[in-house]
This record gives sequence, structure tokens and C-alpha cells, in this order.
Amino acid sequence: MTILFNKDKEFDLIAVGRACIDLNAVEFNRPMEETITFQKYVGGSPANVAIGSSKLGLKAGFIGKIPNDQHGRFIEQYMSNVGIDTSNMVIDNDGHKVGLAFTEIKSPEECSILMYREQVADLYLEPAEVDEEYIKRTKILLVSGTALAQSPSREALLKAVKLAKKNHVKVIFELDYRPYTWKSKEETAVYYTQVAEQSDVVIGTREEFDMMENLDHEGVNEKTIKDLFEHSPELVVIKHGVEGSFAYTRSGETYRGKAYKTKVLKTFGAGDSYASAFLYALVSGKDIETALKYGSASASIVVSKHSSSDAMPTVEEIEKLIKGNNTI
Ligand SMILES: Nc1ncnc2c1ncn2[C@@H]1O[C@H](COP(=O)(O)OP(=O)(O)O)[C@@H](O)[C@H]1O
Ligand SMILES: O=C(O)C[C@@H](O)[C@H](O)C(=O)COP(=O)(O)O
Repeated sequence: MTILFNKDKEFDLIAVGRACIDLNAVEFNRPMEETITFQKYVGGSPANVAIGSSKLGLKAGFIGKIPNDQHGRFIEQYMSNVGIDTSNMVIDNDGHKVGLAFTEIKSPEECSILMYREQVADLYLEPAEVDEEYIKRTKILLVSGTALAQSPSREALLKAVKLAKKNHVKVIFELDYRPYTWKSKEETAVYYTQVAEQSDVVIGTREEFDMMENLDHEGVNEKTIKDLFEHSPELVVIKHGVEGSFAYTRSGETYRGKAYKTKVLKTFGAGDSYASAFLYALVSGKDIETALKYGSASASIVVSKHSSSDAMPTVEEIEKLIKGNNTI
């Protein structure tokens, strides 16, 4: 089964949300307390997905707010250099800062992220800075759940979703739950549910869907999809880490994507690389089963490398891995 996109739109994907900086431990296999050197990359989940999609050949754009400083300019230049349209990236002139994600790589299985997200520019995107004329030009609007954590970015995102629906743009909601900035589980569940119910495709890990459902135990996929299919979604993707992922369609099909064996360096970056290749495949007209393979293969490549954004693979690398059929 394939998902139909509006072919008349000029952009394949416009992502909305944060474009930040990842500082990844250079001396890995040790705790952050003992890490002296960090390498800088562009980061932020929706920026990573835009970068991954652009590297795969999609025409991508970005809506988000970046600081008016060296970090903001670094992000804009990097994204522009990989082919992303940055015309709707807004410069913050109120002194807000870039979000930083320090990553700790203790072992391939034990990684953590320490985020500095106080007063970050991305959460100050105003609804007035979201332009309908831009949104109507894309097949996909990719929205990240973290942008819902605080006003005015929350309202900017809700406006973007509304405009996408009005203009027949598919809304893809990447739950992308990060504990930072959210005030309570109840608040998270309210906004996550609101946007998920309006989206065409919802992608997240089982744990993220548990946040959306405000559960204090692991939820059941069948219950999650039953609830969502009473609203707008036509496709729901639930990821289960190294155990792979499931795609459920409103018409009742279930597909399973298996993870590919690899030499894991770190676990982060899996979700963003998965989303970019999964969406690349869907928008290129491939069926859902094939799209799951693209997502899983892309994730397996990125977890074997040092960064999330710079390590995003090419179509050739992904297809070679799929051909090898070395699944877990
Ligand atoms: N250790 C691993 N080795 C190979 N592939 C992996 C590994 N961990 C995750 N993946 C792939 O990445 C996908 C997304 O990973 P997951 O951990 O569920 O998402 P997130 O990074 O958003 O938490 C999985 O469905 C799987 O295909
Ligand atoms: O999203 C962030 O702000 C941090 C990311 O840039 C970081 O690379 C990361 O956590 C990737 O996460 P994942 O792809 O969801 O595993």
C-alpha cells in the first residue's frame, strides 16, 4: 500500500520546530564527567530530518527560529549547504540562545543526552512568523512534538498544522518527546493528543505514545491505533528500538520493519534518520513495507556513526544495506 501525496507541490517536505546544536563526546565509552572534547554538529530532531531528507534528494524547507549569533549562522549555513531552503528560518533579535544537546556515549547501549534548553530561540517562534504561502507549497509538513512544549512556539505549530490541513498538505507528526521544557505529563498528553488527532501520519516510539496517552505502564499498539483511527490519521508508525517497528494503516494492514545489524557506536540519531528515509520512500511512491526498510536501514547506518545530522546516508548506502538483508 502507498500513501498519496499532492504532486503539484514544489517542496517535498517542510519541517517546523527546532534547529539546534549537538555537542557529541569525542572520547566515547566514558561518562560525561570524564569527557573533555565535544564535536559540534547541527542538531534538533526536525532539523535532522530535513537534513536527512535533503541528502536523499528531497526538496526540503524549514520553519524555525535561530539566534542572531555565531551559532545561529552556523546552523543556517550548514542547512543551506545541504540544499535546504532556509528562507523561512527567522532570526531572533531578543537575545534568545541556541539549544545545546551534549551527548554522552558511555557504551553502545548506554547513551544519554544532556540538553540546555532555557530561553532557547526555537521556542520563541511566533504564530505571525508562520507563512501560509510557504506551507501551501509542500507535500509534507513535518511537525515535532517538542515545539508544543511552550508558547509562543506551541501556537505557531498549531497554526502551521491548521494551515497545512486547509491547503491539502499532509501533516506528519514526529512525537519527538523530550522531557525538558514540559511542565507536566498531563500537559504533554493534552497537546500531543490534539496534534496527533489532526495529523495524517503519526510516528513515535512506544514510550512516546505512552506519554501521549498519559500511561504509567507500557501501552498496547492496537489500542493506540484504534483511538487514532477515529480521527485524521491514515498511518501510524510505532517504533520499538532494536526490535524494529510497526506501521498500521487505517484500512487495517499491519507491516513490520526489522532493524539491520550494525556495529553500534551510539543509540541517538536513530529516530531522525529513520523518519527522513521513511518519508523519502513514502513520498517517492514506494509502498509502506519498503518505506519501513528504508527507515530501518538509514537508522542502522546513523547509529554506527558519530553524529546524527552529518552522518545521514545516501540512497545508495541505504539500498545496499537493504539488499544485504542482514536483519536482526
Ligand atoms: N541498536 C540498533 N541497531 C540497529 N538499528 C537500530 C538500533 N536501535 C534502533 N535502530 C533502528 O532505529 C529505529 C528507531 O529506533 P528507536 O530507538 O525506536 O527510535 P528513537 O531513536 O526515536 O528512540 C528502529 O526501529 C530500528 O530500525
Ligand atoms: O533533537 C535534539 O535536539 C537532539 C538531536 O539532535 C540528537 O542528535 C538526538 O537526540 C537524536 O535523537 P533521535 O534521532 O530521536 O534518536
